[in-house]
Amino acid sequence: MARKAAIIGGGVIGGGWAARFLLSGWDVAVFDPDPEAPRKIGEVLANARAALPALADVPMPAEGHLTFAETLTDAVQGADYIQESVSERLDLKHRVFAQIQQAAPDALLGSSTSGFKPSELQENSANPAVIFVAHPFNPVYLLPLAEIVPSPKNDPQRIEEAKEILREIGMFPLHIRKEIDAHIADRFLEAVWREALWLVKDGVATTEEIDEAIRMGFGLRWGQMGLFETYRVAGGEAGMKHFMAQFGPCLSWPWTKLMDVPEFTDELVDLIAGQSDAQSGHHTIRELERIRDRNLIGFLRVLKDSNWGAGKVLLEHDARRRVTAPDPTPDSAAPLVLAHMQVLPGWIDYNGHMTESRYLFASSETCDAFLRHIGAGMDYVAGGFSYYTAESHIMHAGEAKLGDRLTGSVQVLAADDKRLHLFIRIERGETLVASIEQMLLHVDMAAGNPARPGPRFWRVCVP
Ligand SMILES: NC(=O)C1=CN([C@@H]2O[C@H](COP(=O)(O)OP(=O)(O)OC[C@H]3O[C@@H](n4cnc5c(N)ncnc54)[C@H](O)[C@@H]3O)[C@@H](O)[C@H]2O)C=CC1
Ligand SMILES: C[N+](C)(C)CC(=O)CC(=O)[O-]
Repeated sequence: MARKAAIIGGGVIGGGWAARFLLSGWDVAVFDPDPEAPRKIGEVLANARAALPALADVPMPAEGHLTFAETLTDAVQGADYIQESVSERLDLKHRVFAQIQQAAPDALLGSSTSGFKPSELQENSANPAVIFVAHPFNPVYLLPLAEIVPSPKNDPQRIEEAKEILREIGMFPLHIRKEIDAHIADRFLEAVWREALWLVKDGVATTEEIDEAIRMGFGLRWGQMGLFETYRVAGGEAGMKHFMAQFGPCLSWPWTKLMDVPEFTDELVDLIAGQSDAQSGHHTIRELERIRDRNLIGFLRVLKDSNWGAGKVLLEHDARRRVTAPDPTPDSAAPLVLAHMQVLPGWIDYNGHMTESRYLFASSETCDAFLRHIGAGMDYVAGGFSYYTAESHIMHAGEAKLGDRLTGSVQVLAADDKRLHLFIRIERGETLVASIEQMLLHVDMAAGNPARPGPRFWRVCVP
């Protein structure tokens, strides 16, 4: 049975949480008194459905069931996890927590608060041990970070439980060791925001020029290396010490005047909102969200290819979700069903069906599963031996459409002391989508030559 998440407050952030939980297979109950909340969440969910699966290389779980609860009590009843995302007002959050804990006193209760400390959230609570900060980043359904901030009143075991749930839905829970206003990331965001307000107020730059300054340069660097690793590289061969010696002194130069906060007047708001309208008003917010999502998917896929930063989290999440087929009986004459895949958005071409390179990908996933099955997985490769593909013949027997679930099965046609001759079927249910005949050579990787495999392979390879 699917687990249940309750989302209290279904605005920008609550909608993102709802989408992430739903697409991770959880049932979700949302409570938000705004009559527009179901429409808004529907639109966020549509964007999320087009985006999140494009990061996965393994089948997505079946989507959970979404309900809009009439009351907060109905929403939290039986919830395994509750995420509060109401407006950023402490009195409101306190009221909401009191209501939640009347109905579900022991449930894990994460707050999306951007700035309040957990000890502030826990004030006067019936059970402070389960209330903590789980601060996400917009769009919650794509960005993995959730800052997890406990206070000394939290039960550490429950916090670990919450972190595990967030990992399960593909997030990266960053445990903040000491509570502080605005946690870690928002302190940076606020510092940059403060500088930007000054620059616009003083007529130094427009909103568009500031965005260009970020997105054409350091913003690209930050997304993959952060601050310290970027500056370590900028220090040249002498690294961080040299970087600090060279640029440390500039901290006491006049730049620091910008630490003051500009007065937040109507005039400043109109100036910034007017420039922002001129810059981006020709797009709707939903269009901008879709542009943002497509760009983020591109970045994240590149990071995934290099197992770096947020891409590493995606790979680990795939590994956690990879469907491991039950070990088939080795002496059965039937094809071994070894791989389970799903046609994901990035697999679709301009004809609206699975693109040809993905047929080979599906075959390759199946072949890799077979090699793991006979003991030639990554440990074996690390020992310097592997199978290389010498020839593939693909027959495209049928179309596969977005979301189709495919299986890959293998029959060994022949095997000798260096070769493996395989017949791979990619099927949707009983329907053949493709068949691939492959010849693999066993290779001594250091020598770069075909070589005899060890005797343990003959368990499965003898036809
Ligand atoms: N917008 C952002 O970029 C981010 C916001 N956050 C945090 O997430 C929380 C929510 O922010 P947003 O989603 O941006 O605000 P929002 O204004 O889009 O949504 C807040 C929602 O809470 C609902 N609400 C108000 N009172 C309620 C109640 N008693 N019960 C249930 N729902 C209620 C409102 O109807 C509204 O739909 C805040 O704590 C904010 O600091 C965190 C990360 C990023
Ligand atoms: C502006 N903000 C403080 C609400 C931003 C956040 O909390 C995180 C984000 O997604 O930028």
